[in-house]
Amino acid sequence: MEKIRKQTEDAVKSMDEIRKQTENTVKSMDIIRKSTDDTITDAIIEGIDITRTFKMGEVEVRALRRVNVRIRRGEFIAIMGPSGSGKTTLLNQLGLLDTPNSGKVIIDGSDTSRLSDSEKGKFRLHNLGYVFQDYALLPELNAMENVYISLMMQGKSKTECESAAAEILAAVGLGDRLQQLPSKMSGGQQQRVSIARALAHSPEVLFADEPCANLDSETSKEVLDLFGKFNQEKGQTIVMVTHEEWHAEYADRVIRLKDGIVQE
Ligand SMILES: Nc1ncnc2c1ncn2[C@@H]1O[C@H](COP(=O)(O)OP(=O)(O)OP(=O)(O)O)[C@@H](O)[C@H]1O
Repeated sequence: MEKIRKQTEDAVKSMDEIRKQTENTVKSMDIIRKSTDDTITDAIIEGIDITRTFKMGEVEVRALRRVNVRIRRGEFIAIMGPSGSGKTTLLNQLGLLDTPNSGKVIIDGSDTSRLSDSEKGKFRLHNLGYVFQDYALLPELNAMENVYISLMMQGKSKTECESAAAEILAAVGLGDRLQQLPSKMSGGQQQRVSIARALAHSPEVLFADEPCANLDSETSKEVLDLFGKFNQEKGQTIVMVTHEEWHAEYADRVIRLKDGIVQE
């Protein structure tokens, strides 16, 4: 009888042990699942093994060499590096303005390498925004019309275009300059119109290639303050190429390139 009681006690102990181990395994699996969920939902852009080579006659320029980058939703990223290191080439791949020789770009879970050229065009129009160093405004259109026209191309109604354009121009501090032509504006004001145009449709990601290259440091600060405001207040994801170290202070993280390879 005593022996049976002991065996039963041992069996219960082993079952307790098994139950404990099972609980621990379930906990570990929960942790793994959670971190997998985080990595999947967190990344807005992933560049996987991106290689971009340009041919100049007989010469091959390897602008990007198997670059891997991952940008989280709401991050403000600065892409930095010496001249010719591949900054613009990387921005153009991530922003779907160019196609890599190999590798792919995933945006918000969509593998963009599967899109046709026209699908890519639509994706850019609806989901992405761009700011360039030369502003790229239409000179014959005023501030309001420059923003309005890009919203119109997205198929929005006249009323929607008008109210969204006025609202975003006010948000960049140009509410009193809606009718002004680019030629009558300072460089900083023109760049603010181009930022308004890029952000009017609330893009998933704003790409900016040397947005302050033609601006003095005070005006550059105003433009960067604006980026900081949209990033912090609206959670706008921003990917910006710059060669100025002080610009990178606005960013959460720097992707540093050298000879087409990510350094850090
Ligand atoms: N369309 C092109 N045709 C040929 N070569 C190109 C082309 N675009 C870029 N390259 C070359 O690829 C390399 C990377 O260029 P990229 O413009 O990306 O560098 P960057 O870091 O942005 O330079 P910078 O700071 O001077 O603007 C350079 O050697 C450049 O000459």
